[in-house]
Amino acid sequence: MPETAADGRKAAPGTDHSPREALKLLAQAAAPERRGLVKGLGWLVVAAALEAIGPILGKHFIDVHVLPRQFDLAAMALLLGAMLLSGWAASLLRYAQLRRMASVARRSVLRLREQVYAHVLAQPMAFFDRSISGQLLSRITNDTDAVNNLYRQVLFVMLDSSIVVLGALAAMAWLDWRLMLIVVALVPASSGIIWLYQRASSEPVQRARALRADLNAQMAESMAGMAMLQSAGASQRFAARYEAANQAQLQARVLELRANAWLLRPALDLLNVLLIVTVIYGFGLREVSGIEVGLLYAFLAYIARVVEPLIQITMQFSQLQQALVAASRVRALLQEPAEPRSQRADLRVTQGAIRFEHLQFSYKPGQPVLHDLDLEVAPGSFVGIAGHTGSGKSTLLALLLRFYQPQQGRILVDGQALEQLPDEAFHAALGLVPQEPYLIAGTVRENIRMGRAMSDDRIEAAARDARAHDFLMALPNGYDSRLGDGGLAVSTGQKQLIALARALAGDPRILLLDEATANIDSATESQVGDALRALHGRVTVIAIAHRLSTLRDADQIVVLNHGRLAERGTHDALMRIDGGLYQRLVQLQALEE
Ligand SMILES: Nc1ncnc2c1ncn2[C@@H]1O[C@H](COP(=O)(O)OP(=O)(O)OP(=O)(O)O)[C@@H](O)[C@H]1O
Repeated sequence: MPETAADGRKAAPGTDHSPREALKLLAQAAAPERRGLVKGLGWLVVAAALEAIGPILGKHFIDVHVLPRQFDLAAMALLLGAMLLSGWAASLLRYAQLRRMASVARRSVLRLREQVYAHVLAQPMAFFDRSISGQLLSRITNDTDAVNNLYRQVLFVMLDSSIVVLGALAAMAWLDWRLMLIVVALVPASSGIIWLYQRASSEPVQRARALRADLNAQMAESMAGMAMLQSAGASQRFAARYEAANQAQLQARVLELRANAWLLRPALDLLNVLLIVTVIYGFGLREVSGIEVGLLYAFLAYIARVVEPLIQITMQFSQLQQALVAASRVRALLQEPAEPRSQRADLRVTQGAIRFEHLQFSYKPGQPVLHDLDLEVAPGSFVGIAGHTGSGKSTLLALLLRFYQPQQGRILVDGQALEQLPDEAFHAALGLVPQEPYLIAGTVRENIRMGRAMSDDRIEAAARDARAHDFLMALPNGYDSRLGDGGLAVSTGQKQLIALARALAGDPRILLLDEATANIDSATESQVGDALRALHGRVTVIAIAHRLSTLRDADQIVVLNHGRLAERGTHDALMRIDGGLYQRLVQLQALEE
């Protein structure tokens, strides 16, 4: 079988930055609110029509009453009143609709962010191997924020402005279509201006954006590696590097704003003047008798209604492009295939028997990490895994945890294919104490419970089993002490005991320990050993340990060497293999100690 990516599935689709992708994302996120949007758009059209009526009424006022000196007060008051009313009504209507659209956008982005986060959580581990966590974070927070911008741009600026322009053009056509055509003919000049502006501003815009991402990445990197950074005395160097990037970003922003101020605004104002001059000139060409000041007034009023929205659209152009790119990135992320869910809801783990059959796995094609591995683990037994660094021990657990799919061979649990177990049954059956225990910001109790439905008694029993109870009771607030970010700091060994309690609280059939005793003292280690012995016969335990004393009681110890099964047997049996790998590992450790 040809080797593919580590998860055995096709690589992620390339990021397609086409605006179509971005618009699809918008449509998708706003789909539940389609009715509200359509209604809003309908009312925006009405508002534009009301707004377009104003200059027509004004024209009537001038041409029928003011110029011929026909001072019919009642009719004039009616006209003025209608002008004011239509203006007010248009403004109120637009305001209400834009507010409606803003809340549609807010809700859509909220939904989108939840969807993206849930989708990321459902990704196979191979996805996280090839993703940079800072970038992922930025997809979920910054890019979805940018999508909010996109809604604003598309809904408010583009749609609203286009509706206003169309309304003004329609009114002009109704008044005099030839003059309207003159105006329309000049509108492409604005495209030229946009083009010029883009050329001048796109480089600084891109640079500012890249530098901002760089600033975020620098920040995340230094937070994660703070201990290293301070111990290496690199704080000042990092601060200087950050300052340099910050300054460069500011300069790029200034350039962008300058292009805006020096090029875009004056050019659009010039266009405005050009339009007015052309229309006045167009009046001269008309074969009409008498002065039509009202018509001229109406046209000038409409030109403002055409040019202003165009200015709005162009001013937002660079932001629009950024938002489009962000949205298409979010969409690409959403298109990453999620971990497939099993359809076999009937499967359960009852015994905890495990069989690895001809297991072959590589993270990268052509670099196998596990070779044709066969192993049988009896239910309720204790299996230790030993081997030098990089021999594939954690990888074996990762496959059992379904983080990755083997390229060849299979894993059976109680005779059932591992990948076919439904998620709930799989998670209920497996407990893991990872190499680097992870605490959530919350109380000890919450850390052990991890959102599962279980009583306080159960939590305490699990903590006792994990030999964590005594030190937890010694904390200022016992089980209610806060841990994690902003809470109490506990040692790595104590974290491991909490992680063990967390795993045991779920009452698993299979317990996986990845260097769970690496950071605890010998006294506690022997207590944890007692805890593991107590599980014997009930829970299948697979433990990776560099500290081989942890494995002394194991029913069998599996020694891996460069991803191959090198030796297998009890501690005593393995110690009897003269010059054997396990024997050497034990001797080396004895020497170290
Ligand atoms: N996520 C990954 N992506 C690519 N290669 C990986 C990944 N994780 C591990 N490897 C590689 O696979 C090999 C086996 O690593 P693994 O972590 O399974 O070894 P280990 O025996 O658990 O080592 P240690 O005792 O140091 O924890 C190593 O060569 C390692 O570089």
